[in-house]
Amino acid sequence: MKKTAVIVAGGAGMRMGAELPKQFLLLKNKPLLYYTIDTFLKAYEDLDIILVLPEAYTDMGQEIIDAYFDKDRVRITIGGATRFESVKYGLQLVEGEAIIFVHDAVRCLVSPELIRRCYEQAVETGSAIPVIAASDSVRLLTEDGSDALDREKVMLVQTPQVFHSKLLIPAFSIEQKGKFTDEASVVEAFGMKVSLVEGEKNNIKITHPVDLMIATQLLDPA
Ligand SMILES: Nc1ccn([C@@H]2O[C@H](COP(=O)(O)OP(=O)(O)OP(=O)(O)O)[C@@H](O)[C@H]2O)c(=O)n1
Ligand SMILES: C[C@](O)(CO)[C@H](O)COP(=O)(O)O
Repeated sequence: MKKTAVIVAGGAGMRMGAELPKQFLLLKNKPLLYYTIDTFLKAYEDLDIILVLPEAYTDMGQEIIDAYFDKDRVRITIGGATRFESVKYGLQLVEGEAIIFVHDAVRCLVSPELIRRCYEQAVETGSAIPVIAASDSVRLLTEDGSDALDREKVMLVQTPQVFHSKLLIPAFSIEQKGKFTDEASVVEAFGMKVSLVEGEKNNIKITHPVDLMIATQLLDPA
């Protein structure tokens, strides 16, 4: 089955508080985005990438592609004001039937094993959403305080979120109500079920400055 990864790198990185959007920050002398693209291209030789970038940073993105990758395998498009819009614009470039991986550019430690595990399950069931168990206790905020939740019943959600195009493309015709924080919730709001797959603890999302320090260590523990 054709494989297309929509790698969303259209955000501003406000929580990181750096001058550049965090996807362009350096990790071991290479932009964070480099690692994400490299892992996807190596996971499958027949996979192509749609890279979604902020309008002001398409040249910077193109320079990374030109410097490191086969430019025939990576197409660039411009993102929107929200992650949902950025994914939607990326999906507009998907051609024909495919298994589509939607991945946060800033989860740059994703492994080829996770990409392949998600692909295999999506071929079988139509979708694959990687999740990991919570290791902290979890509470739900209520009007008058908070309630403890059974953490065995809570999972933390990662990307790549992987779907058959027949499921994902129609789901993204839905009107954005409130905030969709991931693709699984868009597909569910459209009335479809999703299936979960084991994620990876190292597949962290670089969100705050401390995450960059953790990623540096994980990349090269020496
Ligand atoms: N309008 C947006 C917002 C986010 N993203 C992407 O979605 C991923 C996860 O989002 P997040 O970590 O929230 O990134 P930012 O929106 O950049 O960060 P912040 O919320 O701190 O501004 C990132 O790869 C980000 O570039 C995107 O493509 N388009
Ligand atoms: C898609 C995601 O990474 C799953 O955990 C997450 O929801 C993205 O959230 P963000 O607020 O856009 O960082």
